[in-house]
Amino acid sequence: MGQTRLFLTAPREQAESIFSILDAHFEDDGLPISIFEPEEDSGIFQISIYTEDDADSLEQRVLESLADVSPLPPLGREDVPEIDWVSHSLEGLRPVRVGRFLVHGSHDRHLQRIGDIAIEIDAGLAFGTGHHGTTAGCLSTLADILKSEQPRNALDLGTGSAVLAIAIARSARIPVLATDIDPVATEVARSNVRLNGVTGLVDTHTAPGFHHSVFAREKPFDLIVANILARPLMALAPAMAQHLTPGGSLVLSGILERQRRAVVAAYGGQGFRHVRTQAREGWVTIHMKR
Ligand SMILES: C[S@@+](CC[C@H](N)C(=O)[O-])C[C@H]1O[C@@H](n2cnc3c(N)ncnc32)[C@H](O)[C@@H]1O
Repeated sequence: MGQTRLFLTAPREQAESIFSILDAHFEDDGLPISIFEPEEDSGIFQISIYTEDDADSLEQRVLESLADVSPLPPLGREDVPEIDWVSHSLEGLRPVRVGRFLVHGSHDRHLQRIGDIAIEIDAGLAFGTGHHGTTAGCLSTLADILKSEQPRNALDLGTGSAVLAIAIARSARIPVLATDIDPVATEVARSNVRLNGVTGLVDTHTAPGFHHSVFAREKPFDLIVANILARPLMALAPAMAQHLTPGGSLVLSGILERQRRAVVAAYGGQGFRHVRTQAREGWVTIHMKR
C-alpha cells in the first residue's frame, strides 16, 4: 500500500513551530514527521507527515492541531507510491556536517573529505538522517565528549537509523549496544551498521527501554546516548543510573527547551550532574555525568 504525504511550507521560525506542534500532537501515533529545507539556504522549510492509513482523517487532525497557527500555510497532499518512499525521502536530504561527522546518502559519498568521519545512511524508514536538531545535537555533543574522554563501552538507546551508534563506533572504535523499541527501526539500524562496516562493534536489539537480557550482559556503559523524548527519558532516569558507570557520560535529546529543567531535575535526583546543554531548532541536547 502506498503512503500519503501531507506537507506545509513556511519560513524557518514558523516551520519549526509547526513541526514541534505536529511532533507533540502525533507523538503517540508513531507517524514519520520531517522538516527540511528543499532549497539550500532559502530559509524556507517543508514539514511533512506521512501516513499509510486514512489520509482524510489525518488531514483533519493536522488542521485541528494547527488551529492556533495564523496565518496557516496551505496544507499540501500527495501520494507517495510505496516503491519510491525510501529514495524519495532521501532525494530531498542533503548531507549534514556536524563537527567531523558527515552524515550522507549513497549518492553523496564523493563529498567526503580527509579527516571526516563519514556515516552513510541509506534508509528512510527509521528516524536519524542527521537533519533533525536532536540528532545533530547528539552528534555535536558526542564529538565534544570524544575529544576529552575515552569511553570503552557505549549504549545508544532509541537508535533509529543507528546514526549515533555508528558515529561512536567509527570515531572511538569501541563496542556499542544499539537498541530500539521498534523492530522496523532495528532492521534499518542493522542494515546501516553493515553498510558502514561496523558489524564487529555495533550490536543491535529490539527492546523497550532497558527490558532485555542483553543489558545485564553488556552493562555497565561509560557512555550512553538516548534521543527519545522528555517523558520517557524522565521515566528511564533510575535505570540509566543503574547502567552508567560513575564518571560516565550521558547524552539526552528529544527534549523541547521548555522541558529541559524537568529532565535535568529528574536526572539530578538520580545523582547526575549537568555538564552542558546545546540548543538547536527548539530542541535541547543535554550532557550529564554521574
Ligand atoms: C528521535 S528517534 C532517534 C533516532 C536516532 N538515535 C537519532 O538520534 O537520530 C527515537 C527512536 O527511539 C525509539 N524509541 C522510542 N521510545 C523508546 C523506548 N522506550 N525504548 C527504546 N527505543 C525507543 C523510536 O522507535 C525511535 O527510533
